[in-house]
Amino acid sequence: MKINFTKMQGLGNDFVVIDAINQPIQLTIEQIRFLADRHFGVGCDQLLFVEKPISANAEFKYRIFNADGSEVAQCGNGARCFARFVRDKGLSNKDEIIVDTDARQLALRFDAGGLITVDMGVPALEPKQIPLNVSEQSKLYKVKLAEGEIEFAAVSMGNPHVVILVEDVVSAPVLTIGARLECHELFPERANIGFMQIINRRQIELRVYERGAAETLACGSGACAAVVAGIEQGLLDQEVQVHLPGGELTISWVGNGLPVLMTGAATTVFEGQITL
Ligand SMILES: N[C@H](CCC[C@H](N)C(=O)O)C(=O)O
Repeated sequence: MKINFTKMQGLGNDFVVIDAINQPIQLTIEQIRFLADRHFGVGCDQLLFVEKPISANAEFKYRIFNADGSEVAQCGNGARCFARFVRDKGLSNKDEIIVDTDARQLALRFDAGGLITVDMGVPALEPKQIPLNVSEQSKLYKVKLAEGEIEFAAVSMGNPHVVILVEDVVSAPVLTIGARLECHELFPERANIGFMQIINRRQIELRVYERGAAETLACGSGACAAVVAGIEQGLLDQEVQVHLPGGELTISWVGNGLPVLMTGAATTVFEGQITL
């Protein structure tokens, strides 16, 4: 089977994007892992599928698969690449695109300067919505690991995020603690693990060990979760510049019950075809 795909990236978080409307396909977990493999396949952090919508008011459905083959319900950097893809492929000519995902609807908007703003929906903080195996909701939780006790916040953006405050993201134990917490029993659906360094009330540095993909150069939903956690703890203002290893995002959230907005770039790298 020959598959046409587009390789894209948002702040170095990279994607294989497939138009599954004009090229209907079903891939096995093994085929997804092969496509994502950086040595034997194309290589990406996530695969994005463009499908027909479920809801009457949406233009598309957006499906996301991590490099390990797991299907998930949210991907912020991917959402911006999705918008760029459907616009460039002539699948949509709207300035605002509504897409269904497994978790929620997203609104994708093209900004004047070529950036894309995504309404990422309302963050969820209740343990059962994360999901997080604790009895009481709290702004901060504690977990004992071999490396010591870790204090963290937990936020869902439609996918589960842990946010750990660190003095310095460069020396933070991202690969060890990230890997340990990703699959910890506290998180029945695993979790994305963010390490946040606060520069000031309007700027943070962030590194994310992603569920199903290990550390990526950027995580859009992770940036949203980190800003929500920082605002909840009274440490950040409503609009924050998030500095990730792969680039910058602007995240804004005005408070409970309201959506998080994320603005950033999305770039097409190359078109390709692969035979499975
Ligand atoms: N690893 C994430 C999916 C991709 C999220 C990330 N690439 C983003 O930009 O939000 C998860 O399993 O929930």
